[in-house]
Amino acid sequence: MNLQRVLDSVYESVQPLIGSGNVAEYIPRLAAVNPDQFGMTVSTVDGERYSVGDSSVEFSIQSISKVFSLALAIAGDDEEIWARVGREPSGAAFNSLAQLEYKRGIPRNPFMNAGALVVVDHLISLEEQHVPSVLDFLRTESGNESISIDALTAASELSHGDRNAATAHFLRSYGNLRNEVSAVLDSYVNQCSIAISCEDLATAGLFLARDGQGNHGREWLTEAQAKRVNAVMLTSGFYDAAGEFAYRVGLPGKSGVGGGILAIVPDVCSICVWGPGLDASGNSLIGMAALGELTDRTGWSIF
Ligand SMILES: NC(=O)CC[C@H](N)C(=O)O
Repeated sequence: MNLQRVLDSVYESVQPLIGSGNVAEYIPRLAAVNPDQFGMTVSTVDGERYSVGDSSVEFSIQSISKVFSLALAIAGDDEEIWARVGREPSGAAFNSLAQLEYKRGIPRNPFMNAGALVVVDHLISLEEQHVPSVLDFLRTESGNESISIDALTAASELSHGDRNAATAHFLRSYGNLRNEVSAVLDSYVNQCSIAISCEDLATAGLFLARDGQGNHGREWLTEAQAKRVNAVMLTSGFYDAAGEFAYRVGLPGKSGVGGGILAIVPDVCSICVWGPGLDASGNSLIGMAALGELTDRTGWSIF
């Protein structure tokens, strides 16, 4: 299979969708991103890399960062985090608070904002500052030492962060947040504000296609742990559109409101696609379409 040719044809077929959807408006800095961009990279477990479009342009990682923080939490201790966060799909929006009350402060999964805040709280209890560990993970695996936080995005989200602040206070009222709300929010928002390209993110995600093994031999996760992170991505990586993503793409994946999606083909490759326009569930509209086309053409699916 000539992967470059496949990517070129996927690019051609999604061209009409470039610019479709709505950029995330609740974070003003993201609302200012030019919507007419699209990039895609496939990084294979053998070290090959294929790209199309704006694959070297940096975008805001947003919720895709939750995959890396979950991996760090699980690597430290498999069980501890699961006493505080569920691993069931939510069927609800990423920032929903509805289930948190009747679940008595236990978020449904680590990828909705409530769950991700608990993961961040867990990590900062372990090492005070967890964002440097997430950055180190991304830099080591992508080989790009210059990956960093976009301070303007972080400030923009922090000053419009009432929903996440409410979520954090609610969690704390149930005793499921151990650190100060402001410290957790600050860390969470900085983690979400990392700027990264499709090329670097696809390459950094390869550890999940390689049973937890990084690109330079480091074992970030055991095989069993990597299987579990992939499982949670499959069931909960797209909020109330997890079923839609499984139906159209058939892979573990994680989206972010910056318009990126990371998808994993176990033992084969890691894929990153980016287009800033979002659908009603907050997932990249063109990204979903491109991944659907790609997996149809390659037969890549876990099903
Ligand atoms: N789905 C997302 O990417 C949401 C992340 C964003 N930082 C938020 O908390 O709202």
